[in-house]
Amino acid sequence: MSSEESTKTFTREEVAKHNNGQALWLIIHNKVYDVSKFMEEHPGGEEVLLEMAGKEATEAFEDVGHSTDARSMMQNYYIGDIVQSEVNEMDYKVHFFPPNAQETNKGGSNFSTIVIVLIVAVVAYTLLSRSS
Ligand code: HEM
Repeated sequence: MSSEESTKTFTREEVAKHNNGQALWLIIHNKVYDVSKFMEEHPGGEEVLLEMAGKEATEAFEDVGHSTDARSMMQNYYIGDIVQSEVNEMDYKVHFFPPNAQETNKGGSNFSTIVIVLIVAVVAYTLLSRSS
């Protein structure tokens, strides 16, 4: 029943076998897309897809700055995920780290605010105690 159970997984080697005009698979963000039927309709042309056929195409895909339309279109060609042991962790970090980074940053700026307030308090105290 759950979507996780029905999600297929592929090794990078399996994906690599689909690297031609008949069967063209791509790996984008650790997900596998079968664009065999989409190739001819691709606004960017079939050559660029053929170049990345059977391979990791995340960088090439992101470099183009595909629209949100293109991103929702991708879902029609999604056939499964890369097996957990071959997931590109860097990719995961690039896309999931920023929210955490923001939180850390927030914490960081709170901390520096406290430090600044403490320094000002110490300076003020020193000045006040000298003048009396
Ligand atoms: C399932 C995968 C893909 C889908 C659904 C897709 C879809 C699209 C769409 C809808 C456009 C029109 C512009 C836009 O809406 O952003 C486009 C343009 C383009 N795509 Fe893709 N694309 C895919 C994969 C790729 C990959 C892997 C590459 C690179 C190897 C690529 C290279 C390009 C290029 C060069 C353009 C032309 C950009 C321009 O003329 O400004 N695409 N793609």
